[in-house]
Amino acid sequence: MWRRVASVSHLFSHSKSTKFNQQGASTFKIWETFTSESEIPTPSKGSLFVTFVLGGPGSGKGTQCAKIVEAFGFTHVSAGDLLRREIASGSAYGSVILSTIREGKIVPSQVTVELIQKEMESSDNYKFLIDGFPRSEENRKAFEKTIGAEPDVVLFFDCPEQEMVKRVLNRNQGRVDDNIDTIKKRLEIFDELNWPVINYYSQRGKLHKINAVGTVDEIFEKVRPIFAPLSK
Ligand SMILES: Nc1ncnc2c1ncn2[C@@H]1O[C@H](COP(=O)(O)OP(=O)(O)O)[C@@H](O)[C@H]1O
Ligand SMILES: O=c1ccn([C@@H]2O[C@H](COP(=O)(O)OP(=O)(O)O)[C@@H](O)[C@H]2O)c(=O)[nH]1
Ligand SMILES: [Mg+2]
Repeated sequence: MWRRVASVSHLFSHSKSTKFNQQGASTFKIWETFTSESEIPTPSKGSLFVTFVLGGPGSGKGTQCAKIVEAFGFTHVSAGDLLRREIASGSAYGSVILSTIREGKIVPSQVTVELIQKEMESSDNYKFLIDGFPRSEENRKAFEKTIGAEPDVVLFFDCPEQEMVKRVLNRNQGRVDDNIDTIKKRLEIFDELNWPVINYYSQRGKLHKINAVGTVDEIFEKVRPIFAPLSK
């Protein structure tokens, strides 16, 4: 079990050498070329499987993650939720995290990666959805260095800005960053820092770009085939 080992990085480096992880990336590359499900072997249970979930604020990452969890049994690790939990817990980093989120900026990688690592270590699962991370190339490199792994799959929910702004302003979860001024800053930061990450995974053949306009169920029907080779 994950929590019984001293460090996740050990497991990641081990898992890198497993049959599944050597085949994982190419398996999903094949999916992009061929649409037949039979082309994809079912990955063996127990090998670590990491999915990064990217997209601008309000693109529907969290909403789709809940559907993926339900259908495919992933553990949902939302970087934003972990940071908000850290603020609520009264941690020493809390006030810095709060002001960073309020300004729509990105929390230092060291803080976020450590929270993600702890969350993964405390889970018995081997399938993880890392939601809203990495938000920058620096985030991406810090994850790789600390955890010692790359994602198997990267989802990118592609949504027009106008739609994202509308959704965020209607989100109604009492978040300090769901106001028009912070949203504008978040969109600027997304354009500047997240696109390089998206392009990086696109070049590596790991990116699955999903049009995020439509009903929640319509969008999930585009997500579902990506995970079809995974059993729950
Ligand atoms: N396909 C959709 N159509 C309309 N509203 C949506 C859709 N998906 C999510 N929402 C709503 O938009 C808001 C933002 O969704 P959320 O999943 O929190 O996005 P993100 O995590 O990318 O910021 C939420 O209020 C959610 O209920
Ligand atoms: O890896 C992360 C994830 C989130 N955040 C901060 O937390 C905010 C909210 O992130 P979340 O993913 O919850 O927002 P969403 O995109 O889902 O609206 C971001 O704007 C950032 O300020 C961050 O700094 N690093
Ligand atoms: Mg979210």
